[in-house]
Amino acid sequence: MAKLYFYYSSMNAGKSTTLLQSSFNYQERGMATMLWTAAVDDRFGHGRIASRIGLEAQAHLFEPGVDMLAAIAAQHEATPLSCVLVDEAQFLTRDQVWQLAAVSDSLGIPVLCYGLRTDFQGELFEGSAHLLGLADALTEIKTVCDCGRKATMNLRVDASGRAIRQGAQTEIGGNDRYVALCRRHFVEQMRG
Ligand SMILES: Nc1ncnc2c1ncn2[C@@H]1O[C@H](COP(=O)(O)OP(=O)(O)O)[C@@H](O)[C@H]1O
Ligand SMILES: Cc1cn([C@H]2C[C@H](O)[C@@H](COP(=O)(O)O)O2)c(=O)[nH]c1=O
Ligand SMILES: [Zn+2]
Repeated sequence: MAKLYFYYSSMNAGKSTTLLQSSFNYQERGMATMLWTAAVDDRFGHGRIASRIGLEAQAHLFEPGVDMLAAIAAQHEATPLSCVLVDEAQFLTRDQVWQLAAVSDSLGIPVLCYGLRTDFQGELFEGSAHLLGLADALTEIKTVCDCGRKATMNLRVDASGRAIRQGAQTEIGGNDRYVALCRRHFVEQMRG
């Protein structure tokens, strides 16, 4: 039975790297994959997934309103797919997470989603909340805080490295805007 997987972590833990490696493993065996990333996250060019260790790939773009089940079904008709891989899965809508569940249940294609669990205020993203609820398998990808503990939180910072406590949930950026921290150090920074 094909499953829906959610690999979650804080930023810079290696989600994109793991996704690209998994896709490569399928393709090496002559099996087709379909990659997706969020249209809103254009740090590496529209529709590109990039990792810190230099791997890169082109991906289809999702945004609210995109029917991912229909798009994947159409692609599967043309070229049978062995796996669907979704980066920046925190930006999926609730409907899209249900569509991806249907891709695994009705089309029989495994779906591997990679994303943040929580935002800069420690709140779940819409996509992550529904993946945590629906996925068949949940796997944490781990990275470390400066103190050596597991970094589970994402602190948003300004140009001087000071914590930003209020703002919109979506704010695209990398090391210039976010630092992955353990919960203890995240709370310290948020209290000021
Ligand atoms: N060419 C590059 N040089 C430096 N950093 C990069 C480059 N490409 C991507 N990155 C960084 O690597 C991150 C993605 O890599 P990855 O290690 O898989 O972590 P994540 O868990 O954030 O996906 C990007 O968010 C970006 O910060
Ligand atoms: C914590 C947080 C992150 N984001 C954005 C910032 C990045 O563009 C992505 C995550 O990238 P990753 O390195 O591939 O994990 O999400 C955001 O919009 N709001 C937040 O609170
Ligand atoms: Zn710490």
